[in-house]
Amino acid sequence: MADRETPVLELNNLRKSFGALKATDDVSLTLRAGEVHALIGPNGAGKSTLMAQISGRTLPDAGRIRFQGREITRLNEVRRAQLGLGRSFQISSLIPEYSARRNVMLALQARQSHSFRFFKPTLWDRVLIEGADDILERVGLRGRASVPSAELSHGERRLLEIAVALALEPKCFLLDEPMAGMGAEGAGQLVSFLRELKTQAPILLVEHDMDAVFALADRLSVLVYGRIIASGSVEEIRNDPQVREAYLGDSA
Ligand SMILES: Nc1ncnc2c1ncn2[C@@H]1O[C@H](COP(=O)(O)OP(=O)(O)OP(=O)(O)O)[C@@H](O)[C@H]1O
Repeated sequence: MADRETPVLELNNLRKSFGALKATDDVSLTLRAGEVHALIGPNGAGKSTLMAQISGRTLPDAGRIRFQGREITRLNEVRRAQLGLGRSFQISSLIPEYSARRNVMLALQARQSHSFRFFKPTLWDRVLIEGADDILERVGLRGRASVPSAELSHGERRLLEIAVALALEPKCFLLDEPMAGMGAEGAGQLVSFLRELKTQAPILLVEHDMDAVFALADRLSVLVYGRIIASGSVEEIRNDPQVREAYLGDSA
């Protein structure tokens, strides 16, 4: 079992090629309790491929992944999710015709069905409804609980995806571009929310919105052509000449 010193997530020398293309080239990084570790880099740098290897959607060619001190390199995606590895938000898991509340209830049910199987169905429903509404309240969607997810705005759907992830109580969140399409106000709210969320479980964040990254990240790793060219604090990364040249340019 992991203690405070053990990284929640640890990648060692991961490699993944597509033909001659090295999409992940000897990548090592850690995610520690309480932090947001942002992964940034230009289009095609290999960020999604790396996230896919962590979630279990893709298997690496070489290297090792440990989660809470346990080797998970060859486990499938479902098994990793059961261990508490939060899924990526780019794959939408929402059921469009179901209300926001029902989508969260499904996730709660998936997690709790074992412990609550002796409950009467009516009581079981109440537990699920109250649990779902509490989570919707946390993400600011309580007032939209009865709206089918297909009728929510884009920003609201992203928040609902986070609510679904929260319901699964992961031990670590893998967030793939959560700010995409959010608009300035929505992005600001999401930044505040993620700041609170990281105290519940650390976040590995792939994000192109540099304002959000600089506001949130405790550490950053910069990926270019499948390799990590720099890792460090926001300050260190912003001042790194190699990073400025390869990626940040004027936005630093
Ligand atoms: N299944 C695949 N087969 C072949 N090549 C792939 C496959 N998946 C990704 N690639 C290639 O691997 C490289 C890394 O892609 P990836 O999508 O991981 O980058 P990214 O950093 O996530 O990009 P973006 O910021 O645009 O999402 C790219 O050159 C891409 O074309």
